Amino acid sequence: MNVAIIIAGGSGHRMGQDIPKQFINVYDKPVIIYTLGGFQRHPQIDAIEVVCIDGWHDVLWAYAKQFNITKLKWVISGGVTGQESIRNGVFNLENKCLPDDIVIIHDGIRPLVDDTVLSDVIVKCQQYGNGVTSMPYNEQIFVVDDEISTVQYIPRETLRRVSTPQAYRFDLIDKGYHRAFEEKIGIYGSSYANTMMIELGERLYFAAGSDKNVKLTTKDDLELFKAYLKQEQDKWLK
Ligand SMILES: C[C@](O)(CO)[C@H](O)COP(=O)(O)O
Repeated sequence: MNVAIIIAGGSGHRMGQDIPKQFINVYDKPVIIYTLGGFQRHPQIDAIEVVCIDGWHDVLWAYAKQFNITKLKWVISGGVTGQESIRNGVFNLENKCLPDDIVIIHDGIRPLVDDTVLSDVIVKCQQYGNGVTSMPYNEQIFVVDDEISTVQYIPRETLRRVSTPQAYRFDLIDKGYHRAFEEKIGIYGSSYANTMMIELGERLYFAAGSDKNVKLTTKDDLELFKAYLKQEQDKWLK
C-alpha cells in the first residue's frame, strides 16, 4: 500500500492572508484540493492522510467531499513544529501500515505535483527504501561570511535541491521518527524528514523533480501558481 501524508499544519503568516495559505481559493478551488487532486488521480496512491491545522478539519472534510477526494481517509492534528506534524502523521499510521508499505510525505502548499514526479519517488523507494524529489541548481551558491559579504562558494555541480514529495518505506521512517524524538536528533530549526534521516546516518536517493512544483510561500509564488494553472488549464482546472 502507498499512503500519502500531506502536511497542512501551517498558518502561513508570510503570505499576509487571514486564512491559512493551504485554504486560499484560487479559481474557485482551495490550494489544498489542487494538492490532494494530484494524489487522488495517481493510480499508485491508495490512501491519503492530511496533517491539518486545528480548526480546519471539518472544512477539509467538506472540501474533500465537494471535490471528490475519495482517497482521503484520515485528517489529524499537527504539532508545534513541522517535524512534530510529520511525526504525528507517521505515528498515526502505525496500526494501519505494514512495514514495507510506502509513505509519501508532501507539503500541502505544493499544489502542482506531476504524475511523473510521484511515479519516480515511488520507483526509487521500491528500489532503495527511500526516494526524494530533487533538482539541480542553476545559480551560483555562496556561503554567508558576515551577513553582508562572502568569501566562499559551493560549486553548484556538487548540489541538489530537495523538495517534496519524498517517499520512505514505512518501517524505516517510523523507526527514524521514534529515534529522532527520543534522542533529539534532526528535529529542530528547519529540519525535515530528509535532513533528519541524514542526521540519523541514512543515505537518501534522488528522484526526478520539477520546477513547476513550487512551494507557495509568498504572494509572488501565488502569482506563479496562477500562471501555471492558466498555462495548463486542461490538466489542473478540470
Ligand atoms: C522539502 C523541504 O524543502 C525540505 O527539504 C520542505 O519543503 C520544507 O518545508 P518548510 O515548511 O519550508 O520547512
